[in-house]
Amino acid sequence: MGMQLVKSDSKIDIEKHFKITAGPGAGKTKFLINHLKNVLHNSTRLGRSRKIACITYTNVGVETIVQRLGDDVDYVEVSTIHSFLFTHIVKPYLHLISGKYEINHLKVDSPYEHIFSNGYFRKTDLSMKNIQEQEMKKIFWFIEGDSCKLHIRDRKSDFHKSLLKYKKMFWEKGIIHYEDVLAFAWEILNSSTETLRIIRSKFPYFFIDEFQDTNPIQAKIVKLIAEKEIVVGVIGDKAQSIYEFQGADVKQFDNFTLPEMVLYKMEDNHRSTESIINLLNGIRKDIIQRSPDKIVGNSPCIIVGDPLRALKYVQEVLDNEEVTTLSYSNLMANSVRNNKDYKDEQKWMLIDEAFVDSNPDRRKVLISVIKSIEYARLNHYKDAIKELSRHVRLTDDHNGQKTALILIKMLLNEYSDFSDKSLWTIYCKLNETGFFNIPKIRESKGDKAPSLIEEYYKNTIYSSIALHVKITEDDSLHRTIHKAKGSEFNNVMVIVKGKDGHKYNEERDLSFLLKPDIDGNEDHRVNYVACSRAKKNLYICVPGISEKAKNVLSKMCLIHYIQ
Ligand SMILES: Nc1ncnc2c1ncn2[C@@H]1O[C@H](COP(=O)(O)OP(=O)(O)OP(=O)(O)O)[C@@H](O)[C@H]1O
Repeated sequence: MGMQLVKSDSKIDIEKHFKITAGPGAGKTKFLINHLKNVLHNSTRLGRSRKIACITYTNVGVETIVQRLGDDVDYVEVSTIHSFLFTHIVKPYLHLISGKYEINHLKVDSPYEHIFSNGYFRKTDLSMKNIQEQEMKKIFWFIEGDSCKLHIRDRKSDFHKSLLKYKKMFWEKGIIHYEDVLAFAWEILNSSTETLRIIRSKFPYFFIDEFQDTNPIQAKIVKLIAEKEIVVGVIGDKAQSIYEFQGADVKQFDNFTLPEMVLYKMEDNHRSTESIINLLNGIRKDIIQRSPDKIVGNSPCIIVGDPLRALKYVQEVLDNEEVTTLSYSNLMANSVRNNKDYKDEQKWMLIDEAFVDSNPDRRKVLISVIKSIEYARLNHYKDAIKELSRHVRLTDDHNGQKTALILIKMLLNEYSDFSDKSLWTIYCKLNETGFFNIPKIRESKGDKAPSLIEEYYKNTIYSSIALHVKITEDDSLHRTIHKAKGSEFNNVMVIVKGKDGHKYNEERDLSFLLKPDIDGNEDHRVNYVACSRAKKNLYICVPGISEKAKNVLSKMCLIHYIQ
């Protein structure tokens, strides 16, 4: 059956599986809210303990849907996939598989991000098998037959047994990682029909937004649950599939099917002006969007020059209206937010990797303090307090949280005293507070050469290390494209630079405009997502431009040089 055209306020059959394909700004989220309300008001299968499961990709997405549902939220379980699977399957039923995986299930409280452990790695034979430490970031699960196996992305050989040994050392301590949640949920559902029955009876409807970024295991879980009794609806846009590195597969959205599933398509773009939609239509060919509201606006503009100066220029042109910058890399986003330059050759690393100190106790404290300060600067106080309270001496009745808050406020007040100075300044400051147990660095005296660690602390500038703090729920004005998913802004400047550690290369880095390949190139999709966030004004900042590119691009945008 072909695709039926729908709009964001259309009503569809609530008892049939469906898949909706639509481009950016089509009103997918709006449709989802309307559809949830439609099901809530017309279904006879819901009740206090029988809710709709509504899964979206990020916590920001969850908040948006919760807010827009208003009082109806009581009958909808809105959550991210990890949170849903953890709460309803993994946490209550982990004991069913804890023997097989040697998980200390009583100690498991919530899933964590995988932080590489050198100690555990060394206890395995992985290094003997020529696995590099950096590759451990690329561990993923895949389903083989009825069970899940661990794998390393881009490696063909089977390392499952060794990887399992590495992982078990975490599980024994009750630490399970986000990627484990999907695999464990699959194993539980697959081995326990009773659990499947309970999930089906608790959630007769299962809707998933941003389905293009679904992990293959998640898609298998959905298919398994959908075998009977429940109705599944998925919504997505394959051109916005930008999580390949987390296991999402762009083909998966196209290939996902269920018996008698109805296919719908939305062709409008309610978000952007006609000139921005024209640029977007030039990048993708599978859906040609139109502006039903015929919103007129300025032409998109390529700005050639340095990002910080380009931002200043755009702010002036727009009479100091708010301008959001979107960057591919965390490093660029952090640099713009902190008004700092950075060189293309610099590579993104998490602070846990970038901070060099052979003393693990001192290292832990310093990393937490820097993370905490940077979170607090963006008003993420909960995360900041959680990070710092682990290390302060327990002088209050609130697990150190009260003391942590006082210290955070003090450090924020004094930020300008240490942010452009060496790590030595903040190290001394922390020692002076008397709230931390930081192993001392012996300072060299007279002609004696300083130790390597003293040199590191005295020669490394705080702000250069702080750029490596990853802001998990970044809702700031200057963020990465991945963190802008699902959002929209009046004025957007997309910063195009050389990708992670490489110099800018026009043929590669601007090919999303010059020679777009939306199906085959994830970088093109990432930049497409960035451009499609703009409502009124779109700027694309590049370090330079060739005559050839200028000729191609001047048909769709203005070109402006920053002096
Ligand atoms: N029928 C409509 N009439 C007017 N405005 C609409 C309509 N539908 C959606 N919008 C508006 O268009 C914008 C985009 O809608 P929405 O966020 O639902 O799109 P989306 O398809 O989820 O986008 P994306 O995939 O790009 O994140 C929002 O500002 C929304 O309020």
